[in-house]
Amino acid sequence: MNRPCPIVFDLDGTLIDSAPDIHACVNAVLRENDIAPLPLDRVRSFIGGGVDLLWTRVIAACAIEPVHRPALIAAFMARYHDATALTRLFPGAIEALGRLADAGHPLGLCTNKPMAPTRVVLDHFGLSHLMPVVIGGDSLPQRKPDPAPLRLALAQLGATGDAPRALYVGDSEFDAHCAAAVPVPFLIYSKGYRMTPIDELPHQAVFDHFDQLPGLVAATIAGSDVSAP
Ligand SMILES: O=C(O)COP(=O)(O)O
Repeated sequence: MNRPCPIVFDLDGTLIDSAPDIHACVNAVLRENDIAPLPLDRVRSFIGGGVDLLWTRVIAACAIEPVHRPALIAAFMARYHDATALTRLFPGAIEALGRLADAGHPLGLCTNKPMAPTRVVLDHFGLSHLMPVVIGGDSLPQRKPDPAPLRLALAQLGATGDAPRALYVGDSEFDAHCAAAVPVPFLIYSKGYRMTPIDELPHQAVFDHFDQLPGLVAATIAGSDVSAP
């Protein structure tokens, strides 16, 4: 029988609904600088590419002078590094991770969120023990959609080669294009943060609730060359 394949997860918009905390941190910094706050939906649409891209988008949306960028990002990080009060796990996420781990799948995380807040969130929600491999947005010079961070996570989980025997689970354009570039099959969570319709993104399968994920993983493996030895 084949060894269960590694499965790597995205974090923001996939395992956790962190937009309310990111929104609160952005607006706290904007208010400190006498800049009008942004609505939650707007900030949510800026998430996915990491802190630098988030602030590129905030700076454009608020017509802020680029010279202020380093100070704004530093003020943001001072709040963001341990912001968990408004963040929630998506329903069923921890149970699905537990079921996949119990089935023998090595699990990992590949996020564009910097490592410091990533570690805090994983500890806060009791997920750290399930994730032996964690690659953050500042682990490498490249970030998703570049395939390098996901390739590194997969290599650390023992999945290497031109088409690693593994799956990636995420919610966004960044995740879909990253998985396609590796390449590994991509399972997309429909309730996450995404501006592009799912039909327009490369993906293997869609799920709306984490209850569906273990079955979808099994079906994807059965129907694709992920099951090859
Ligand atoms: O920090 C972000 O912008 C997004 O992080 P993610 O890769 O976990 O979605």
